[in-house]
Amino acid sequence: MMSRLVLQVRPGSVAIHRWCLPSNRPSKLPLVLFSRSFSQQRSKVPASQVPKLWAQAQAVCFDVDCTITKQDALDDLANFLGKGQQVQDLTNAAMNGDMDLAEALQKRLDIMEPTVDKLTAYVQSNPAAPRLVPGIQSLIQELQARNVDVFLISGGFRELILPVADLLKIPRDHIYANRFVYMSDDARLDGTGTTESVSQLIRVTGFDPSQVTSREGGKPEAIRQIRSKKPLQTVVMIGDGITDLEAAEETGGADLFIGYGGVVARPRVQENADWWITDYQEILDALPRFKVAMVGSGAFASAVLQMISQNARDKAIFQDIVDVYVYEEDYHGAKLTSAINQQHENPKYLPGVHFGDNVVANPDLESTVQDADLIIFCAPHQFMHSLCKQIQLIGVKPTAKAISLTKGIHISPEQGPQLMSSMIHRMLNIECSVLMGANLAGEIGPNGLCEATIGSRVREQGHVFQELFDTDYFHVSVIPDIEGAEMAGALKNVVALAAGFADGCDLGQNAKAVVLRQGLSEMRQFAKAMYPNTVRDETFFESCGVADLIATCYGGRNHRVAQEFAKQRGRTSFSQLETDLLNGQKLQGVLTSEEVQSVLSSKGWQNQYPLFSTVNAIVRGRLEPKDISRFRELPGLSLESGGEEPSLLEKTIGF
Ligand SMILES: NC(=O)C1=CN([C@@H]2O[C@H](COP(=O)(O)OP(=O)(O)OC[C@H]3O[C@@H](n4cnc5c(N)ncnc54)[C@H](O)[C@@H]3O)[C@@H](O)[C@H]2O)C=CC1
Ligand SMILES: O=C(CO)COP(=O)(O)O
Repeated sequence: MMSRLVLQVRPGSVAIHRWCLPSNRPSKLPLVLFSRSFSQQRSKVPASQVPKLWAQAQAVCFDVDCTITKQDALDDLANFLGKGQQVQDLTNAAMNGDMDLAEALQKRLDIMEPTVDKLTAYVQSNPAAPRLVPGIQSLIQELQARNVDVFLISGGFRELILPVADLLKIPRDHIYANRFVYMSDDARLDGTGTTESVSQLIRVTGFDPSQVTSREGGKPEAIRQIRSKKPLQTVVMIGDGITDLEAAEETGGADLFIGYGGVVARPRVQENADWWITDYQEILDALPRFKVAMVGSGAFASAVLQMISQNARDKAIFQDIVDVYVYEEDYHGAKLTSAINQQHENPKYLPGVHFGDNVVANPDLESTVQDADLIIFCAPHQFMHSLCKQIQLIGVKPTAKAISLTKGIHISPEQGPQLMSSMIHRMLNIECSVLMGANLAGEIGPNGLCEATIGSRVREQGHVFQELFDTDYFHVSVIPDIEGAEMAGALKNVVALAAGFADGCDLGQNAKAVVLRQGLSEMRQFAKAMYPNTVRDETFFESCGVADLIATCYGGRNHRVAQEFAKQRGRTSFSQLETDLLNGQKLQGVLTSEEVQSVLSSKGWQNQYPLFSTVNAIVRGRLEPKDISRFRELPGLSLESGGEEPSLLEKTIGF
């Protein structure tokens, strides 16, 4: 126990094993009186650039003492030990730049020399929450919600900072701070009969000089280290002291320095700060708020507006108003957009489900998307190419980010098969994530339990969209496998047709389970064949995989229409059934079956996908719905013969 405490000293640091022997202390840096003249060295960031740099910060580094907490922790500890005034004078000398940092640090520790039990008592009697300065917690939460990395760079001590970092949910590897060096009283520890505990016999005698923050230039060095781990274009330093200002002084340091004078206002810091504040609300208000727009207003689009409108209103990261492009149509003698704006629900596609009055339906695509920062695509996939073409002409913000909720693939005569996310990326030149999952529109709401999966190549982007969709009744997780998630979302609609045929022909639950199992297997196989380098097996165990398959095969529109098709033995066409049963909502599975089959045919893979191929033969009228039970007989089934009619796909895209 004794030796473990002493061994908290990190490798490279100097451990002292006896106290009161000055010659054994860590070697001190030269005793130069350190008085910097920053006004001569530093050219400030032009005022016009300051808000822009703040808005685009990718990492924000905070000093801790008097910046995040109301007191300097060492001063506070000194007060606790009854040595307040002596220590405070040295702290001020260092913070004002009048004394070498390492020297001031050592002098303060020399005065205090706290034992471990005193240190522990101090930490326990000073919980983190009351020590925070006003507004800091909200500011850090808002930065984290925007996926800005938050770091602590402090000349204070790690042991005193950890409770604050934990409260603010700052990971421990984002802390750059000093470490104590402990020394045991060997004589008394070795002796017999002492009544003192070990923690009373081990005390702090110095600091670990290998920590960057223990020396001059340590803060810019910490920022250089942060940058070396992850490329960051804009790093901001916030603090109250000269050493914080110094962090923006050197090459590779911070790009912007915000001086905080809410606890102590140091004239030299104030004079040289790019932005001087005394209240965090000022920079909180200046954080960017994303403008959200949605393209699409059918059943699912209307369902997700419940979560989006709530989050846009509740979270400062988003602007309140959510603009929604509505494909205009007449609704009971009026325009659907007017009905939506009056009733705050979509009375045609999802009646009875209310969203916030901060949702504004707009029949004009241009004004809906042109200023948006976050664009949600949720239109049936057959309309997506033409919508993207229109948006391409309008143009979107180059910094806009998109997410596609659309389930389907697009077959382009030039580009071949494409996921919606790649089509959006290619046509609009913006990054596009996807949200897929077991999300039957009519069941989503505050009384439900629902999950979804965001696939995102860019982690930060995925998390911003997670903030937009996630609620206590709609749980969203983020994965990097965008292709796997999107492929699963599109392909399960084909399997849902097979499940509908099985139910329509009363094949029973065992047979339906066979269809689902085979379907899931072909979904994964096809996705991996198309995207061998990125699709992961585990994606199929997420909400976007097996869960969506189950929900759709039991309660979805594709299943319902296919079941009816089978009951009528294929005598009524899918398009007629869609019109009769779905009140304007659109099926995705039939067209997707055609799209998938065109890929299978072009690659000669039909027999490797017996369920997909059998579904397509039924869709085309070359087999009967009951033949779904014979999918194992492929390649014996004659799928390509008969049916001289052009396929739906041929009709749709003019092949
Ligand atoms: N409904 C659901 O439960 C779920 C649907 N999805 C997916 O979301 C996507 C959108 O589906 P929903 O929101 O349910 O739509 P929907 O099928 O309920 O509604 C059809 C929509 O298409 C629009 N529309 C009709 N003709 C158009 C045209 N020529 N151009 C542009 N838009 C036109 C209609 O105005 C309407 O908004 C689909 O890919 C679907 O697979 C995903 C999860 C659940
Ligand atoms: O995707 C869906 C559920 O997640 C809805 O499927 P349907 O389009 O078949 O209704």
